[in-house]
Amino acid sequence: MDAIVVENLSKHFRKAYDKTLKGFFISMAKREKRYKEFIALNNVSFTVKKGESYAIIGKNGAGKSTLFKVLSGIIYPDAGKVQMNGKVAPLIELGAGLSRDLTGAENIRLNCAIFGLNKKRIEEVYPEIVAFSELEEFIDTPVKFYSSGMKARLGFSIAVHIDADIILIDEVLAVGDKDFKKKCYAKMEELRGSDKTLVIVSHSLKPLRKICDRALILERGCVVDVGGIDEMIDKYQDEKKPKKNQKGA
Ligand SMILES: Nc1ncnc2c1ncn2[C@@H]1O[C@H](COP(=O)(O)OP(=O)(O)OP(=O)(O)O)[C@@H](O)[C@H]1O
Repeated sequence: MDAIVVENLSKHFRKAYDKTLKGFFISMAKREKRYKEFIALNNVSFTVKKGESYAIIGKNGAGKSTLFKVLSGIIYPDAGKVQMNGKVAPLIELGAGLSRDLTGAENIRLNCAIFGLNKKRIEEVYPEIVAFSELEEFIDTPVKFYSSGMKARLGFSIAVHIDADIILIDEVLAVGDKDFKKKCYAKMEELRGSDKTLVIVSHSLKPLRKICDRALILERGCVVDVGGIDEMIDKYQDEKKPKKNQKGA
């Protein structure tokens, strides 16, 4: 069964040439367009099977975060179809989904409730979330006083404990400390063997080899290839290597 089905997805943005007031009046006077159309996702199609761990890899600006935002319903595509078969826990921006003025404890309970967990289930997972995040000391502190690493800890712990069917993780571990990252990677490896579906965006390719089954390479908004994780990482790394000058070689 497919957990995620994406068909012919496209998304464009408008990029302003000149955002200054002066630029605005000049382009008005010249009757010029003040923006150019930019295609962030171009006819993207792929499927992720239930229980699969799937990586999206690509250079900066390839469209990975835009794709995740569409998958989690934060932004709408211009064209195409997205089918998410199950409850989705998106961990796509540091601090997103956390209320700054609420404490860590309040945020855990609020997120669990929003996600549809009942009171009994919340009380069951609450200590697991706190223990995994290792934030016991700061759990009654408002999140606005958390460091980025602490927000990543809380966000990750909530996402993997709230009984989601599909977990989307976008590079949020980049800010975590080494030990916590290791622990998160181990947790994701554990999820690989479960019926949860994991989709992860990361520039740290080494851990992906252990965590993921398959990968999709995205380049300038287009799907370049989809295949087994090792094959795709090798291919991506090969393409990133500077090509030797053929002349005189
Ligand atoms: N709201 C927006 N308005 C205009 N352009 C945008 C917007 N969001 C993203 N873009 C552009 O779309 C392109 C893809 O961005 P995206 O953040 O999806 O890339 P990415 O692959 O996640 O990059 P990175 O690895 O650096 O995080 C970029 O050129 C970006 O500037």
